[in-house]
Amino acid sequence: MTKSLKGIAASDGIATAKAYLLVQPDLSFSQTSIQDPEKEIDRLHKALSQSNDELQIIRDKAAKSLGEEEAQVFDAHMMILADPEFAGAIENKIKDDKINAEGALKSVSDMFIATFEAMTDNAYMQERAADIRDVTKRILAHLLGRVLPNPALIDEEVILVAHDLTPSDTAQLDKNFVKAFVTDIGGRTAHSAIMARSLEIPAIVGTDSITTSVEAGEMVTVNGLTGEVTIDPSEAQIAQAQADADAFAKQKAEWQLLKTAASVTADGKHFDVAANIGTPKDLDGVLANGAEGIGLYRTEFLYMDSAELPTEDDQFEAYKKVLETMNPKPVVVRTMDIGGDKHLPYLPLPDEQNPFLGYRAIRISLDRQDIFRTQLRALLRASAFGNLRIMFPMIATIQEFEAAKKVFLEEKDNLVKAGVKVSDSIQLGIMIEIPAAAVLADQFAKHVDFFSIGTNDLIQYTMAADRGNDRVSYLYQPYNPSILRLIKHVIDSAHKEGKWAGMCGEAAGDPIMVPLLLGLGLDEYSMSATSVLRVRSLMKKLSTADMAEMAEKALNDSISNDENKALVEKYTAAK
Ligand SMILES: C=C(OP(=O)(O)O)C(=O)O
Ligand SMILES: [Mg+2]
Repeated sequence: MTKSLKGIAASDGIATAKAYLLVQPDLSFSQTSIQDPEKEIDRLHKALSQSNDELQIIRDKAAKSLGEEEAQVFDAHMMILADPEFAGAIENKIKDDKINAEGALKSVSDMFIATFEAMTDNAYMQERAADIRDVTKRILAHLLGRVLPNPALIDEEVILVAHDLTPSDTAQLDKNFVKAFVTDIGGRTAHSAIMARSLEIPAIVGTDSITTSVEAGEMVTVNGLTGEVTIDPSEAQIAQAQADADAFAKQKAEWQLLKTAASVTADGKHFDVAANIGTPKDLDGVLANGAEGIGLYRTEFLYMDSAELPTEDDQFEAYKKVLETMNPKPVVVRTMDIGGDKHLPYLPLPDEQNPFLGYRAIRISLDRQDIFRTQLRALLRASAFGNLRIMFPMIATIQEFEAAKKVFLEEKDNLVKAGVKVSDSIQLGIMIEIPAAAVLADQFAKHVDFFSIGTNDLIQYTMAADRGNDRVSYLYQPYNPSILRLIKHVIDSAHKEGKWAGMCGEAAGDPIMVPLLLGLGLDEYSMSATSVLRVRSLMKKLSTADMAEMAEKALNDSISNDENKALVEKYTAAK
């Protein structure tokens, strides 16, 4: 029977296909005493061999779609399966303690994980703990006769349905098969939603109950423009979805005509419309959409895509590729922003009550200077190949910026002394995403070369509303006068010191926010590459004088997010 659900529209586009449920099965079990150890050992070997067969398929697929290097993590998993010490220890546990294979597996794997995690001075061995955890899950699923879902094994067109998707799940999606995804939880600015937009996969998040509303294999229609999901749609609904998809494609074709145009308002003012990227692979989308630079390169994905800390040379190659491709257009590279919802399996972080308020981004970089210096050296070496700007994430105090700058200058000095060619005109800026930095922007502006406002975090910290939590998404209010006043203060403070202010949070590509930002005088707008042409088309229709008048009202007369949304709609209605 046809059912409808409404969620948060997270990535544009419309698709209809069968549901693929990416839902983790229940892997709970009881440890029981057994009489016949040989029978349990047989079960164990069968599960080991099934796991190996499955990993072989996943590995081959990963090598094809993601590359040989990414596939190597699965080699590590297969090596654990083949390790006689691991299997032998489980066999002995079964024999000695007379317990079932599940219990023995868990106890041996817990022991290995604890041993590896305790090797705090050996990052390589610490990484193995994550591998053992993964492999154990797979063996356990086979012992229990459960199927672990695996997006890498999808070989037909599907709508992926999940409770939530991590950024690394999203990175692995093959857009030839995954036509859209829908999740129970999440927000528009969570990283999986941001990545969906750069991959151009329609997405709806925060439906609350998609995983319990749809059966595997049922047809689903997803409208990423409106946030509507239809389960088991009628023929007429499928036809309507197709018509909507055609209209959207036509609209995109019109925007495409602006690909080589500059971003100019109706009164002839030019603004930079740039793109956000996560990896050099995203450059295709940047070029296809005619962005005027990269306003945010989220380098943490380089770390997340790798099975271990990327070397200086690996990083140098990635940065050089981006800088050379974009040259002479500017590229703002943000140093590693790990923590919050972005994890590295090989860099175990302490469990924290509030990871978004915890050990992350520049806080890790200043603490783990070995990692930070490697990244800065790679960036400095790459600076000779293009127009590099470096930006530090999650800066809360001027002291943090000065400490980061000092490390940068030391590494620069070392390289220059060693005869390495580095650019002398690298601008150093900061993300403004913590309210403390926004409030103190007038002081910060004396120290930095530029600001880039990270509204994704700035809104969540100002409103105290988790950006990924749909229960509080009503408080996630980009147009709230409190947010607009902070943004205005940041822009004015930059201009007073002759610096520039940009925005790389998702609000920079939001059609309601852009008119307000034009009115506030923001210089640079950086967004998912897929939003660039829409924003360019919008700017063409607006005059900065009108928008300044409107922004004045939004800052001083309106008292709510909704009032400001209505105000922008009124001012831009005829456009
Ligand atoms: C651009 C931002 O950074 P991220 O989304 O990576 O946290 C932001 O916070 O707005
Ligand atoms: Mg941020």
